[in-house]
Amino acid sequence: MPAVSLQNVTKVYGEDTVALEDVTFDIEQGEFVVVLGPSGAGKSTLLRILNGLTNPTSGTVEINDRPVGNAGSAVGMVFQMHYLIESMSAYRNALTGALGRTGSLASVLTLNSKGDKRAALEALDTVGLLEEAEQRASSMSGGQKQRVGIARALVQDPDLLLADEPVSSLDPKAARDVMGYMKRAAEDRNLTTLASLHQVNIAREFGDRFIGIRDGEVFFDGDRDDLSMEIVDDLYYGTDTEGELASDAGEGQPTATASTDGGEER
Ligand SMILES: Nc1ncnc2c1ncn2[C@@H]1O[C@H](COP(=O)(O)OP(=O)(O)OP(=O)(O)O)[C@@H](O)[C@H]1O
Repeated sequence: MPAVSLQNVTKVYGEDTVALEDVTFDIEQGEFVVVLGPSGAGKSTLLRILNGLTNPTSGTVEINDRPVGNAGSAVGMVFQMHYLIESMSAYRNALTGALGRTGSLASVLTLNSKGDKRAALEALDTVGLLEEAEQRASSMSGGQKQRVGIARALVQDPDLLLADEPVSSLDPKAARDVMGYMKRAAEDRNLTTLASLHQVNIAREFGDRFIGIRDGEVFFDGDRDDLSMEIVDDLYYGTDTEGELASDAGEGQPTATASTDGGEER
């Protein structure tokens, strides 16, 4: 059975904004999938559907054979902005990943089980921050904060790890660092991972499989060898449809943009 299965998923916002249209794919256990596509293609919507924040208008989404949102299937999330509690240590922040199990912030601060505490330390070790466990988040670099964000997601012991543009706000070196730790964490734990990225060169370096979304549809699904620069140009610049911006193709990498800030269902 696949770890993740989407069948004919369509998402329409409001009357007629089709964010995803008839999206179908499976992800096997332990696959590290990168989602690529231009701004507004539907990447964030796809991730929001996978973590249960948004319901598809039609179609089915299953994680380990269970509908998304069903008790028992945990989805860990790494955000573009890390959303750490700045005044707390890396360790305390990682421990908040256990919230889903313990129920309240108070219990995280006082009553965590030994298992949760061990999980937080192990997760910090996985992202190379065990020595910094007691350091306040506010005094950490952007890359370190993002690694704490990954540790926090790992503490959830998720069936699926989702990362929504996790390195968009980092410089290329820090971005590679963070992606390296995320990849290693996924490999160590055989954790199925789906990350949306804007930086194609970084995506190529770390992804095992690439799903390109354009205009809400799956435009490409394949491995590194299949992901030619021509396909990347078509994906971002649409050379094979309307032809707009076709002459710009190849002049540079698509760059990071802020996520579409849809207020609904967040
Ligand atoms: N909450 C919402 N309400 C209405 N329309 C929305 C909402 N969220 C997204 N959309 C629309 O759905 C489409 C897909 O948006 P989405 O944010 O999923 O794209 P994206 O590929 O993640 O873009 P970006 O790379 O800029 O974050 C866009 O047309 C967007 O305007």
